[in-house]
Amino acid sequence: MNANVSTAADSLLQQLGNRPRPKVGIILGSGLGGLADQISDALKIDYESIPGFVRSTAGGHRGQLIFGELQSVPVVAMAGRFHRYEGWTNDQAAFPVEVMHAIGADSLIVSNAAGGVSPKLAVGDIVILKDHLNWMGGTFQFNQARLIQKQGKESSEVIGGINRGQIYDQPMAKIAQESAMKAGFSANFGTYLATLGPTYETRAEYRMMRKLGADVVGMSTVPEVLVANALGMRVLGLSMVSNVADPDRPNVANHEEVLLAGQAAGAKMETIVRGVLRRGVLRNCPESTSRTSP
Ligand SMILES: O=P(O)(O)O[C@H]1O[C@H](CO)[C@@H](O)[C@H]1O
Ligand SMILES: Nc1nc2[nH]cnc2c(=O)[nH]1
Repeated sequence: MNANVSTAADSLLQQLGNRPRPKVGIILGSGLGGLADQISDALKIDYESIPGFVRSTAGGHRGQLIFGELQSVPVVAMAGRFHRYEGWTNDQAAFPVEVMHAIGADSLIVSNAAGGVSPKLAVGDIVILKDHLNWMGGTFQFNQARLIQKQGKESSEVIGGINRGQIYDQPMAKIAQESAMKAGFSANFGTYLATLGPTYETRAEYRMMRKLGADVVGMSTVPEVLVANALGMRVLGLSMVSNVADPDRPNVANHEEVLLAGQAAGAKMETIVRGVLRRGVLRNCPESTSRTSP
């Protein structure tokens, strides 16, 4: 384990005391921080007090790590994430995932607000990620340094090991979809295209993304899920459509609109997360051990 990760993990475990260690990490996207308030027996730790954590500077991102229980499951939630467009590297954006894993989390639920590229999508829809297109680029120190140390392999072997191709856990995705259906709304599978940001897309770019098979487009999530995958964590990705990215209907997205849409769709996101925690993540139900993508 990297020295920084163990330093941060030790610091958090000390503050946790005899509380149960978290089994599930949750990353809350723009406008989706409301779920953090549902965590019971909450212990809130500001990012600036955690060694190695950078700062959340994007609007609507609190900057707190919240420990507690949700659906009787010990969780740790990031209320506020780190984006590449804030100037952070892939490793800095994903550092909290390494720390969550180091203190016990074996599953990760990542949420984000995203533009709806597929014409079937409307504001407020939830898309359960089955795959992603990584347009962020950039390398991972995690790749070269840590995995090699950890596995003692040559870098050429390790680099391929980061993205095993099946990043998004199918059983968790199915339970997420069933939880939505039970609650009376639909949540379909889709592909997330990650851009560096912070600009939203032009009409031509939305059109191109649609042609390339993206269903939603955002500016986060991929660094976190790549590192979670490399650590063997099971990953559930949930996008909330905050704006319709319709190439033929010119309306320029803005962050305020994204935050408002997130708050409005927060109940749907909470329903899905609760359903997954209740049924799929920890009960080690047989179908939830296989790691195949939807
Ligand atoms: O991905 P999250 O953190 O939900 O935020 C999304 O919404 C913001 C744009 O309004 C960008 O930060 C984009 O990534
Ligand atoms: N790149 C990108 N990120 C978003 N996050 C929320 N909406 C959007 C969008 O339209 N484009």
